Amino acid sequence: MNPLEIDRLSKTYRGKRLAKVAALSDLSLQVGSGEVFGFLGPNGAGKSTTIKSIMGFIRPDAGTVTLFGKPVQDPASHLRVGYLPENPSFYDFLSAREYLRFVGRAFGMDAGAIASRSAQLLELLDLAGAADRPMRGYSKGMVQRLGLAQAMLHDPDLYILDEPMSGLDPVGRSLVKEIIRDLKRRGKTVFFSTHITADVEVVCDRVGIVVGGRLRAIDSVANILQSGLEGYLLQVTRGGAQEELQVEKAQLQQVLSDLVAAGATIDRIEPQRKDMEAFLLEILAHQHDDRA
Ligand SMILES: Nc1ncnc2c1ncn2[C@@H]1O[C@H](COP(=O)(O)OP(=O)(O)OP(=O)(O)O)[C@@H](O)[C@H]1O
Repeated sequence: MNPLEIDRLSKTYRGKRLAKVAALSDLSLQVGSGEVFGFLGPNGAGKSTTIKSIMGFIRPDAGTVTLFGKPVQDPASHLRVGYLPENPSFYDFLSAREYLRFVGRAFGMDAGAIASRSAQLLELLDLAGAADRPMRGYSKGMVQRLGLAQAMLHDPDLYILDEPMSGLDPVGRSLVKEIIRDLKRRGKTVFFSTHITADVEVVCDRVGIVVGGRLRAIDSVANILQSGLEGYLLQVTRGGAQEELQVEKAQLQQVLSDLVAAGATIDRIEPQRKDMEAFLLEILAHQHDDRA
């Protein structure tokens, strides 16, 4: 049973003067147990609408979402889910510790478990020093980190994170990436939305690319990066001098054996590949071609 299954989801909003905005069209995907899945797309692609449908906050026009086999309309389907909203905002007269106590109670945790788990997460997310101050004095990054702490509090099996790295400085971003990697090591499943391609490259097993409410590509990150391999840059020493050679993908074996036969030393072989950003930009360019 997959932690998350989205089947043929469609959603249309009414925009200005009741004009229809097709936010999602026939979107399907599954996320397997223990997977880190990146939901990548530009602004307005439909990422938050998908996440709100997963959380049961909006009702799609068509399609279904199930969490661990249960439809999202069933409140019990969310018990094993940790959710981080886009731009979290909390009761700002509470302190972080008080807020976590409130969240823990909502999940039915006992007081001892809430206290020890809160202390551990406040430390992990670098909030221990501010834990007993009202949240109204928190920076954007602190609120975002508290958002992740509240999502982790009840140790859920599935994480639904809407732009978890947003509003964070480089230290915060790297902390959140490390936390996601650690969740994976512990067998948890993570689904997160982003428009930052580099974040997908470094933490995700698979990626789904959404543009204009449609899923345009879905594949493992390794496959995408491998298929983007264009050639190699070789650094060699020949006749006492170092030089760089550009080699096509199919020629590598031949060039290497010729170089070795000629007595050259191979100092470095660097794969040259299109990255995730190039892959996304190609999809976006095709999307514009389709519209033209
Ligand atoms: N409540 C709403 N009423 C009308 N249109 C909406 C509403 N919410 C979203 N939309 C539109 O639906 C489309 C998808 O929006 P959505 O917020 O899901 O995209 P997103 O990928 O999360 O974008 P971003 O990265 O900017 O947060 C956009 O065209 C958006 O303007």
